Amino acid sequence: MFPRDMIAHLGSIAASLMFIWAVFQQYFPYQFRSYIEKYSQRLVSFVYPYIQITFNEFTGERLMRSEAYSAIENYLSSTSSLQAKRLKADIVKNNQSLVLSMDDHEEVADEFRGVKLWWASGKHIAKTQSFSLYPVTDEKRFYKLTFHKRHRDIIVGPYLKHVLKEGRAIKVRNRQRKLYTNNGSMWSHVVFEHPATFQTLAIEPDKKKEIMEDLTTFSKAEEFYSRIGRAWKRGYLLYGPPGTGKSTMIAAMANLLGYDIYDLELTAVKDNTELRKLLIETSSKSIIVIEDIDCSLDLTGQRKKKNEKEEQEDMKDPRQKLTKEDHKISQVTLSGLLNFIDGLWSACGGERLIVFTTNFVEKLDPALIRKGRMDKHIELSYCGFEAFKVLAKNYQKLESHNLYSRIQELLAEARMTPAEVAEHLMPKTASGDPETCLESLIQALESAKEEARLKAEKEAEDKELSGQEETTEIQVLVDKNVRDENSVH
Ligand SMILES: Nc1ncnc2c1ncn2[C@@H]1O[C@H](COP(=O)(O)OP(=O)(O)OP(=O)(O)O)[C@@H](O)[C@H]1O
Repeated sequence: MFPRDMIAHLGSIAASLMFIWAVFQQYFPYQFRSYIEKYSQRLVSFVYPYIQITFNEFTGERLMRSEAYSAIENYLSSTSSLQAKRLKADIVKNNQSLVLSMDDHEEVADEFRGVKLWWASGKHIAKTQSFSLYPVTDEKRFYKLTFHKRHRDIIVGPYLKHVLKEGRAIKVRNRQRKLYTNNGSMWSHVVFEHPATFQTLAIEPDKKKEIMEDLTTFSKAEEFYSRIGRAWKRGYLLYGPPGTGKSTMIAAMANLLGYDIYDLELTAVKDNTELRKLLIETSSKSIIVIEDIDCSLDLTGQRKKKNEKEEQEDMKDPRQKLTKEDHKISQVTLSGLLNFIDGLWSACGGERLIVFTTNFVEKLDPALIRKGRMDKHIELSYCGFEAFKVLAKNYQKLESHNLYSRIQELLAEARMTPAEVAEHLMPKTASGDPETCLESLIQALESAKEEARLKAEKEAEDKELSGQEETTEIQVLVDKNVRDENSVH
């Protein structure tokens, strides 16, 4: 048959079918029609061995965007970019990366534990009822999953769980992360774009490895925490002198795990109720940070006494009362803070890290930092040789130098924070000669060493002097006692 005849033939078949369908719709009663449709579907499903699941973009009465749909969209992004012919592109992470997803009416195949299945994207278009010169169309997108019915258990169970988990993880990796700060009981945020990583962090390699392993183990331990019946959270206490990298480490932690940061300013929190409200509003996959915890809260309970005393003073002088009311004082207590760490709501819906930093660990109440609350205590200290090598590599791209041995000797004797060392390694000119920087560091280390020597000498002198004074005082007392005894006899 000629192609032209064939097309004509097909056309007449289609026309006859449409005619039959029109007659069927018009003359058959509604109940009879639905009866036929029902049984024809059963017949098709009996003959057709595949199962289809549809995931609509919007669900519920309020038509919220379905979490499953967006997880599937993310999950399919890599498969789609390899298989689909028509793709949609979206920009994420502050215009820095591109995410591809398949366009409407595309199909891609996937495989799970040897089972093959297919994902198709589609959309329903419905015209809105309201009259308008520019009719608005309502597009409802969906994904349709097709698989053989003998694989029902594996697909409905483990496969879909895997898709949702992977999809959510991709979403977390692609999202723009945020740095939240509280102004009173309200969080406000900016985009978090700190470049610190564990690679650029100058600490001893073993310590670095241990912390990174601890963090990644925690982030993957959802099942473990639920099995042992503990909230999925972990407390870190970072302590050490100023400029040793406590804040930098928090940024590196957030970058490693892809978490948001909630920088909690305790002094701006009015009371325990406000603290609880702030915490409930934090999201999963976040680090809640309280910097300089010793300065944020009077952990010895003296605050209450101080406030009472202040109130009495206010009564005496009403002018002072005005200024005190203007400047609100936080009433967050140690027990409030412990509730914050242990409370049921501290781990609502997902993982959280709680990080405290302090320059004076000895000032903290042991109850606050006991294991189980602050699970890991990390000391960040003065710059050692290994930490220096990381800084030299970061700042000057140096792997080694003949001045290194001198620097190693000096670092063992002089105390200098990584922040100070970094300052010397910072290129001062565009050409940035590394040798000049290293020499400047050596000079600074020599001065620091000399200062430390003089200080130690002075301390020893003072000690000796106070020792001598003590001996003289004791001698005077002994002489006096002897005199007294003699006078009695
Ligand atoms: N261990 C480190 N590794 C890399 N850079 C560091 C390190 N320590 C300090 N720095 C550098 O010094 C600067 C100050 O460090 P950072 O603010 O992290 O110190 P800190 O211990 O939090 O200080 P503070 O107690 O005063 O808040 C940072 O900008 C960082 O570049």
